[in-house]
Amino acid sequence: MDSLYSSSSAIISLKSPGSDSSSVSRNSFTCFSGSGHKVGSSGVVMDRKAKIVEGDNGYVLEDVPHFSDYIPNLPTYPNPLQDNPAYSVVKQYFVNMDDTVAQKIIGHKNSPRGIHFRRAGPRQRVYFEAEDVHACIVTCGGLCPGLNTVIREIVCGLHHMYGVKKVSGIVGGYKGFYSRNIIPLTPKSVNDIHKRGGTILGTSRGGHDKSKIVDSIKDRGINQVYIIGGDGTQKGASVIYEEIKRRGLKVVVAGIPKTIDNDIPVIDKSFGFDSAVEEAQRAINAAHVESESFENCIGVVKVMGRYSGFIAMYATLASRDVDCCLIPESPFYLEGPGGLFEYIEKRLKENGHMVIVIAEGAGQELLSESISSMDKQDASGNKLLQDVGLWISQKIKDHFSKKSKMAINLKYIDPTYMIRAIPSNGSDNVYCTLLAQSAVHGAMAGYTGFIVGPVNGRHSYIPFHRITEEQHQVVITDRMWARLLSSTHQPSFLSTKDVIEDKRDEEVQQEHCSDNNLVNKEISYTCN
Ligand SMILES: Nc1ncnc2c1ncn2[C@@H]1O[C@H](COP(=O)(O)OP(=O)(O)OP(=O)(O)O)[C@@H](O)[C@H]1O
Ligand SMILES: O=P(O)(O)OC[C@H]1O[C@](O)(CO)[C@@H](O)[C@@H]1O
Ligand SMILES: [Mg+2]
Repeated sequence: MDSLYSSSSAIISLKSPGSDSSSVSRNSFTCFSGSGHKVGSSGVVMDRKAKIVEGDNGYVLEDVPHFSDYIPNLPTYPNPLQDNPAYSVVKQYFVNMDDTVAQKIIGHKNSPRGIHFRRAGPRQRVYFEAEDVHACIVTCGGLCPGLNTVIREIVCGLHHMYGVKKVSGIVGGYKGFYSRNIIPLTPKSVNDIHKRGGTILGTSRGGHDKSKIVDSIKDRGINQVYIIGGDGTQKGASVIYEEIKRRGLKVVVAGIPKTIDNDIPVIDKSFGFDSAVEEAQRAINAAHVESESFENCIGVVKVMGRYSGFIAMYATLASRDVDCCLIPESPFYLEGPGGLFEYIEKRLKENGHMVIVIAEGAGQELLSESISSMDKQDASGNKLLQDVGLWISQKIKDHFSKKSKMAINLKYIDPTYMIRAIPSNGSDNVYCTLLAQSAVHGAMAGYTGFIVGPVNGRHSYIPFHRITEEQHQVVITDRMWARLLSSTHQPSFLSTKDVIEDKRDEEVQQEHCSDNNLVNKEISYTCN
């Protein structure tokens, strides 16, 4: 606990309200004071999405909403943690109101201080009395190791730290708000759920009906909503927050980002990711053992990663048995010089076996060339992908049986749901606890419309729009991908493909030129 909330170089204090910070208007419609809670003074500017505080030397705080932004004169209460014997030993347990966390911690002498987020943690004063709180928890989207741990720690955190007794579970995702009965959650009922995979509440895709959900929240007297889910879920949470604010309700909406794909931006890493990478090792090991045992054998492992190949990349880096890792961010091609088939042939000749790890979203453009595109979506509107693992396995088999004289063996392993359905490992459990507790502290302090997550190791409150507007992806020009390329020795595909494409473009242009010269010599092209 100490390290979570203790000060560090990445945490910087805001200038006090009404200080000389410059006030910049970006589509602004409401101004708040430097503390972010009082309407009317300069220093903080809120546009339709962002609540921005600007300070000296390029300091920017991307703040999160607070009840007092839209409900005036709310009473506050001393934080009951001040009397909690477990926490009384902690020096400076309460977070300074103005502590913020820097998004970028590498700077230069003259570089601006840049974007900051509000530091998560317990505040001296809270906006709820324990007996008035009715909290609820919902899980949406796909499964992820650690969901149950987050549920457990929200229930226990509310109960043990703030004395909150009334916590309900929403069953089956967003649609559960209006189509199912809620279930009571107590420290006793959630006591050992962290040892189980999945979510005890159930989950779903689709079914986000803003009005019905907010009606249900209001009718049930719920005033803290904890929403655990991925990018789609947090978009839905943001819509719920806006509707709650429009209706002027004193209801917190707090998001806990969940994605096994690790595709949420801004935060360091999403929970369950480490567990998933660890579990993926088991499949890769199996592929390695199989491939080593047969002549010219290729082990192919497909892992999750719709748009981001983090699981594939980290599992590959961790394993050291992988010869080729294919991810959505790095286009590849099969035939010709520098292509995958050429590399496989070379590797088999050198080593007699090889392991390929492929993320489910890799090579989708190649698949749609050879299989007519289904263009189907799931209930949330996510594109349903074709099975790249089966496709690539078939392509490799076809190539070696028809075009190459080399006889090969191929073992295809698809551990997709096995990786996702496990309980979280030890380090993810601790991480889930910190996420849950940070969310509880933020809610009790009256912050709303935020997601919680570590930024450079410090837990922070981040506005929804920062994580719903972009996607975290592997940057193939970064060092991590270079490390992978140097560990697998696979081709980078990119450069050769570019060369081929450039060549093709040149040829087309040449053809174009000569055709036109023949047909109509009056039209002049630049043919270099
Ligand atoms: N733009 C949106 N507005 C409102 N609700 C949304 C939006 N996008 C998704 N949702 C809702 O959020 C829930 C979860 O979305 P989705 O199925 O895309 O999973 P996710 O949260 O992105 O998690 P995963 O990482 O498993 O994909 C669904 O109930 C869906 O209806
Ligand atoms: O089969 P489901 O449950 O829709 O989930 C599959 C999707 O979930 C994810 O793991 C994201 O949670 C994606 O990688 C994957 O495409
Ligand atoms: Mg998603």
